[in-house]
Amino acid sequence: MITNITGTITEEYVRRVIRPRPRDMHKGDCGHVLVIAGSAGMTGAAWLAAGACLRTGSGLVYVCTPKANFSVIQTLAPEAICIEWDEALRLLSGDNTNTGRHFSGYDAVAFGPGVGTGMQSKRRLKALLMTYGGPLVLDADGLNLIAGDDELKEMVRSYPGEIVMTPHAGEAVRLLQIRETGDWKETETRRRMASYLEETYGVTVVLKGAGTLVAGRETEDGVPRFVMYENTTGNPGMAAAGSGDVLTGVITSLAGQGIPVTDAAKTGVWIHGRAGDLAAADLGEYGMIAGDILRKLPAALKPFGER
Ligand SMILES: NC(=O)C1=CN([C@@H]2O[C@H](COP(=O)(O)OP(=O)(O)OC[C@H]3O[C@@H](n4cnc5c(N)ncnc54)[C@H](OP(=O)(O)O)[C@@H]3O)[C@@H](O)[C@H]2O)[C@@H](O)CC1
Ligand SMILES: Nc1ncnc2c1ncn2[C@@H]1O[C@H](COP(=O)(O)OP(=O)(O)O)[C@@H](O)[C@H]1O
Ligand SMILES: [Mg+2]
Repeated sequence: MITNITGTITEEYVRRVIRPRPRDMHKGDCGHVLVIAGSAGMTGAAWLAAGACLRTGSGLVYVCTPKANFSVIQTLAPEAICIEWDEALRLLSGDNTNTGRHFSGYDAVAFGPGVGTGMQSKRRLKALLMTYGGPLVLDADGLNLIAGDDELKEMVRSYPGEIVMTPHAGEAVRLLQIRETGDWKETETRRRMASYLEETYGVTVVLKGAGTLVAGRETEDGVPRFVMYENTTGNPGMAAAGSGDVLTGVITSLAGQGIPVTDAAKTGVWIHGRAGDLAAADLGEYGMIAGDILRKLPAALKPFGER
């Protein structure tokens, strides 16, 4: 197992990935994404993830969440389209007969924030992995479901498309099925966990926390090689409920805009941390909340869109 750091994620790198938009761009060019998130009492997770997709530049954002959450999400983010699971699945399988519009499929899908770990969520995750083959971001309860189900583990390993997993240390411990002892904040331990997760699941791994790590594969001279980068943005004010749900939306949006998932993950964590730093500069590390990180995404992204 390799635990060497390939490098840090820098502003110069982000500038190479996020380019000023072509003048003739239209919303079909910048990604149609689906966010499967939220449950009764967890509307916020769906709003934060979907709102982050909108604020990162997605052309069209669908939120699949229970109907009881629709009015809150439509009030906080009326730009998003709320749908229930049956419709999301129909669109995933390419059936657009009931949409009343041309729909060519999702460019990226997120699954997990606040969905719960019951049988219904498990069935939906299995259906998603079987039906969709595009870029997929798995977070929170999506990861908890995988940790507890061997069939899901195998489905992730054999998924035909690209996957990003975004565990915090607690979720990483569950995914690796290690005993919950040890100092999960220790640098070498975190590097080992990120590397082992990448190797075990064959996905891009975002191990969140202070100095978020991104482990994945990059192709050099036609040969894929293991890489691991450490993020340089972010602050302890981000240790607040829902901060990770915002990150899920940012990475999903970037992947939906055609950025390969390891680059979407690296760029996403940098932008998310930068938005957190801007929120802390305005409000301080104690008072800032996840919604403030979401609201600072435009300012974090603005310099990269300027011609
Ligand atoms: N408003 C909404 O709708 C919101 C909805 N949300 C949704 O709620 C769901 C549950 O998500 P969650 O992350 O709160 O619960 P969970 O995975 O049990 O994590 C806690 C456990 O993990 C551990 N642990 C955590 N971080 C760690 C670290 N860095 N380093 C080390 N350990 C760490 C921690 O251990 P402890 O420190 O307590 O011993 C504890 O055992 C999820 O679907 C999410 O999307 C939330 O986003 C909130 C806002
Ligand atoms: N001390 C810290 N320094 C930098 N970033 C942090 C710190 N604590 C938390 N974060 C960031 O905040 C986010 C928390 O995500 P997560 O634990 O999934 O929260 P939630 O599930 O409540 O949304 C991650 O992106 C993590 O990197
Ligand atoms: Mg989380």
